[in-house]
Amino acid sequence: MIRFLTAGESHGPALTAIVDGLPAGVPVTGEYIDVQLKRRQGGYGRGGRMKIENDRAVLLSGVRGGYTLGSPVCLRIENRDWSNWQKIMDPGPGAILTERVVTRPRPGHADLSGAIKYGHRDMRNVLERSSARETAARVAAGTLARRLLEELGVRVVGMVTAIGKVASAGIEATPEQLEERVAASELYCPDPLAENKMMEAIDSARESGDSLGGVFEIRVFGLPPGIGGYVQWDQRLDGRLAGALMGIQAIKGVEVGLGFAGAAMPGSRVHDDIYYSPEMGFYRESNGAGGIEGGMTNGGTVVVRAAMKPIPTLYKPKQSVDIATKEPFTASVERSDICAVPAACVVGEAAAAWELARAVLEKFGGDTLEEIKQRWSLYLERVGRF
Ligand SMILES: Cc1cc2nc3c(=O)[nH]c(=O)nc-3n(C[C@H](O)[C@H](O)[C@H](O)COP(=O)(O)O)c2cc1C
Ligand SMILES: C=C(O[C@@H]1CC(C(=O)O)=C[C@@H](OP(=O)(O)O)[C@H]1O)C(=O)O
Repeated sequence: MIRFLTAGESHGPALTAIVDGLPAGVPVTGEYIDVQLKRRQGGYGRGGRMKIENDRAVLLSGVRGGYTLGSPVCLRIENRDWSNWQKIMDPGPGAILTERVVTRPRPGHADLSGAIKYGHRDMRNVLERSSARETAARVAAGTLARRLLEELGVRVVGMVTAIGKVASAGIEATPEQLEERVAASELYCPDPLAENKMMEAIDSARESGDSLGGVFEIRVFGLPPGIGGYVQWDQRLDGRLAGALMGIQAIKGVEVGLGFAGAAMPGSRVHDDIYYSPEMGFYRESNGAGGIEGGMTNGGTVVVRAAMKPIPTLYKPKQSVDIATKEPFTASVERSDICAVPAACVVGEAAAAWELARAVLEKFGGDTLEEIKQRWSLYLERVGRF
């Protein structure tokens, strides 16, 4: 069983993750994780904080000479902004608790409910942890899972498909082509025409003091049929992927395959006909199911989409009430992302990779990567003979 926890405040010294249960022998380096951390920091629409940070994963345990040992992997990502916040965020009794106090909750953020829940009068104690800064540690953990999947020939590719009202055209391409097109885009959108319009939409949101959400899509290539399960509710892969993606800050909806569009279509157009040839085995010519039927992979590309709400910290503030004075106010903002859908897409890749690796290890798990690879190939042979 693999599991992970993260710790760390947004303006504290560092973020930490402990990743437990990875098999021995997975090739991993800090540099490999850093590629994904850099992607998460990027994307058109990000705010001033990302100019300060330069996220790097420092591996502290569980890896030796570039390979996992089977022991827990602990890693640390420094917050460079810490140097500006040290006196206020100091864990010791010397911390200055009377400055930068937050008493004005932002609609759409965790501020008010978090303060009520924990009894905090300074909502900094909430926002420091509810902030999506935490997703840097989550991406690092998910990237370890991604590395494991890569060893089995499974690839996870994410792409932005909508920003506000601007949506991209559907793209049919190989994983390599998709990766290349996503990497060439400032918005991680493989459709250049839509990308330009999306950037214009972000510019105009910025000019009017507003923010934008959007949609990203994750495609997973190379999974055989039968990952996940139908016999208990908590084995169903669609539910597990939805949970992993909804667990990302600001994600408000997830769909698999045709998703909500399928609800408006007749069954004859939604379900994917089944064919057989001796060369290809069982196959489909469409993928309305998004690669998942009955809570299991069906051998097709897994396709999941997630909808992100607009960023709640607005330069054009919304109505709120100060928790100290109980007076209404309209807040002013120091800095914020205008749109973070591309960054969320990278987090989504990591979250999906994590959940898929968990399901793969449930079926093929062993203490070493070698054992897992052997079981994986045996199963592929069995699937081929079915
Ligand atoms: C990568 C990423 C960056 C974000 N950046 C900001 C930001 O700069 N300002 C902000 O108010 N919210 C930002 N958010 C959104 C908040 O974290 C989120 O809306 C908040 O935690 C409330 O949680 P909920 O939306 O899940 O209810 C970001 C989210 C993600 C995934
Ligand atoms: C720090 C990150 O994102 C942050 C997420 C975030 C929020 O409220 O979720 C608020 C902003 O933080 P700050 O107020 O320090 O500018 C973002 O920059 C990050 O993604 O690494």
